Amino acid sequence: MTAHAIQDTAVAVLHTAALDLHIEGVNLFYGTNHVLKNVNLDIKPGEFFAFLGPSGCGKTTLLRLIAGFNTADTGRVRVGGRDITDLPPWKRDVGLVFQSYALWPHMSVARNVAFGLEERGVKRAEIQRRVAAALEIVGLSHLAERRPSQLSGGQQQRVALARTVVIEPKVLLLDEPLSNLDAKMRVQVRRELRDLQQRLGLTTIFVTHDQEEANTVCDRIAVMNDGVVQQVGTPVELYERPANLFVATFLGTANVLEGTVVTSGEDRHFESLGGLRIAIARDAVLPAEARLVFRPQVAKLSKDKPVSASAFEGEIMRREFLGSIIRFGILIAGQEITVDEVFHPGVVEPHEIGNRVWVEIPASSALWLGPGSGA
Ligand SMILES: Nc1ncnc2c1ncn2[C@@H]1O[C@H](COP(=O)(O)OP(=O)(O)OP(=O)(O)O)[C@@H](O)[C@H]1O
Repeated sequence: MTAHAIQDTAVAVLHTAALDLHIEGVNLFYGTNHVLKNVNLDIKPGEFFAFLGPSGCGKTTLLRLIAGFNTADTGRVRVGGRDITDLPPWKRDVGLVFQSYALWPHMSVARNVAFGLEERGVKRAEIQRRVAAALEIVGLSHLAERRPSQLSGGQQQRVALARTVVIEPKVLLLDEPLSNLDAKMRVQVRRELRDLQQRLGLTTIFVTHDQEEANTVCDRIAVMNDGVVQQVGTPVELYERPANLFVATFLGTANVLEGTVVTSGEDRHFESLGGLRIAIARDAVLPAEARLVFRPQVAKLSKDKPVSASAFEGEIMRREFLGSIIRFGILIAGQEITVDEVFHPGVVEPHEIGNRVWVEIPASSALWLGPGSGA
């Protein structure tokens, strides 16, 4: 049998379900601090969903609220049509994997995984069957007798996961599960997580402040800031059509030019505060006070002046080698514009710090956001 076939047999031992999860009108205060502000989310059955946002935006508070460790001042939480708002944590059938893993140091891996089942009074033979299956799923059967201190960080993380899935939760909640791992391990473990989630088919919520992690692992993301869900979408939707400036700048790098849309006779253009004039289509529906937002890869860099009327001369202030791309910071009309160029190995890169260059800003690939579109 292949490794995947063995794991599929193990998955069949654990009873998992794919349920929808709804959060409706949730507000939560810590004293006078309004931490969650009218949160509404519809998470689909079997979806891998992320809460993404900067430190302190309320991600963990919302996750713990679903688990039953926090109480909302208003609002409801429903899983598979069942209202769990008023249930204590142990009656919710929700599995929470903590950032710290919280493994018992004096117990073997197998005992750590069995612990929750023993607490629930599950019969011995059933415990053995389910622990064996859970360890098989996370690929740790051969380390069942080790202590947590004898495992790598990635292995400890897998024990924490096995310990949670063994109780057959209806929803899996992961609180920054990769933050204790080094960069290389994080990439490997996040792939394993995605694979495991797909096999189990469990509705899963992943809390992270790392957009790359959310983008690579999750089906959809709720971007949060200051207790407010800013936007919900797939990684590509959020990147291509951010609802506001916060989402545009939190997911990837974005250049933002503030300015005004000017129409005079046949001519219509955007004039930035720094004085850059960019031609725009006459029929484009835009607010008078606008923000032009564009990604570093849509701007074009050249040594010589291009024919485009939306090209501007500036000086290279910054040059960062990022592997597949080189990222330039170019000072134009008092503002640094970020431009990415693909790095071609073996080809001499023509642009150096201090050089004068031209940057073409294609208005057709830019996003337009209104003045009240978030900080
Ligand atoms: N037990 C508590 N009592 C009072 N305030 C709290 C408590 N827990 C969290 N907070 C506050 O609530 C806000 C949200 O915290 P939360 O931990 O949910 O943020 P987070 O987005 O998960 O941040 P991080 O990524 O740093 O974990 C913060 O301002 C935090 O200081």
